[in-house]
Amino acid sequence: MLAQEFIVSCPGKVILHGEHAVVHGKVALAVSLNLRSFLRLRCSKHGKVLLNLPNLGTHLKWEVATLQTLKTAFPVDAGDPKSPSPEQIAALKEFVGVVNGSVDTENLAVMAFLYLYLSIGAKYRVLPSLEIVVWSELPIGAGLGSSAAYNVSIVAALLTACGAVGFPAQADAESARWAAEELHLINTWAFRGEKIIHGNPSGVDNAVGTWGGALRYHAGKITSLERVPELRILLTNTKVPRSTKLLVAGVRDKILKFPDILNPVLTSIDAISQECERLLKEVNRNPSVDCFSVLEELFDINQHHLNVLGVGHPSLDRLCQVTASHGLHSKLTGAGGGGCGITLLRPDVDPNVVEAAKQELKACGYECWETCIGAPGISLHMFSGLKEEVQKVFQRFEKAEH
Ligand SMILES: Nc1ncnc2c1ncn2[C@@H]1O[C@H](COP(=O)(O)OP(=O)(O)O)[C@@H](O)[C@H]1O
Ligand SMILES: C[C@@](O)(CCOP(=O)(O)O)CC(=O)O
Ligand SMILES: [Mg+2]
Repeated sequence: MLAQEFIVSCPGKVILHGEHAVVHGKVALAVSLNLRSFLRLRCSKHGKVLLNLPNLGTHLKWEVATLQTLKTAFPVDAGDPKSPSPEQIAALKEFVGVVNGSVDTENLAVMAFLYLYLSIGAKYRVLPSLEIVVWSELPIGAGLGSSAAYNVSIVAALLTACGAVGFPAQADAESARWAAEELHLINTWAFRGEKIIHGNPSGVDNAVGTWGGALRYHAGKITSLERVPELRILLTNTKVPRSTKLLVAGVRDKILKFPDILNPVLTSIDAISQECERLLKEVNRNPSVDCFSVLEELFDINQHHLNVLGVGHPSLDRLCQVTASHGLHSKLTGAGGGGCGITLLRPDVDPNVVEAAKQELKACGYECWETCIGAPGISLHMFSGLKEEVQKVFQRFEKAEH
């Protein structure tokens, strides 16, 4: 055990183009958000594991010895499994009390945590006694990659606690990042955690959470996009709940049912991502190029494609109609089925237009905010470097059991 107490944070993400198609090997373009998940880890000597998830109102405690009863599913000599095995998932479901049917929000989060704690523990031969609090500014289950931010944070914290990655030297007083090969290890484990929550993730969300910035993701290959030019985005949360796992499974079923109809749609989404990437590069080279009309058209076309894939929702149709009535163009982001949409804002857009659109969206019961994109990926923080709101969340857990 190296560090005794530390805080990590991980950004959420917005997918500009390529959600769902990326699960089927197509290109996605994604950027990190200025909304983050925060995790505090404290090592202790009380022989227990405490997991506090204030966003869900979940507060759990296990004896390490009780968790060790799962060791048949998580043997220490298992090597480096690439995926949670069916036996591990069955053991975790039984442990958290899922009998049949789908796993709810809380159990998914608990199973992902236990999977990572036990697998990393088996690999590095240590099951530490610790207290973990994870709190997020991101809406949970709304398409902004909260599951990836959760998994990346847990992995970075556990790998640091057991010494598998170093304690990053403080680049400045407030935050620090791990070395590239350590980030690679964090991303690899986080992808496995995403498999518990998403079923069949592409890996784009955990890649953005790990590295931050703007990324092109294609079949596991991650390329950093050059600085994304002047891209202003309005984010709108319809607040309609949905599950990424079910939506991803629904798209897979549809593709299997109508391969000749849906595969061309995936190919077209791929072409949209590539055209968008080309335009962004062009604007980077020559900022006077006006690419916004085409970017807007690409949003419209992709939104139609996502409806064809079956991941639209009346709330998202409404969002698109409202913004279109103000001359703005939107699409869903993430898994769809509700959750969030993004609206492209031209650099020269009239602020009154944006304000009017926001008011009308709010009148629909939606929440919206303008975002900054390209935030740093997983980072380590000093408590004093955190903003007050986040400090307060952690202070609520000061008197946790010892
Ligand atoms: N801060 C958090 N606390 C607890 N669970 C979380 C947190 N963030 C994400 N999760 C888990 O991630 C799931 C949501 O993931 P998902 O359906 O992929 O949506 P998204 O990633 O778009 O938010 C939740 O059901 C929960 O299990
Ligand atoms: C639909 C998908 O492309 C993105 C899902 O993002 P989110 O969980 O809805 O934030 C799935 C994936 O890439 O794993
Ligand atoms: Mg997710």
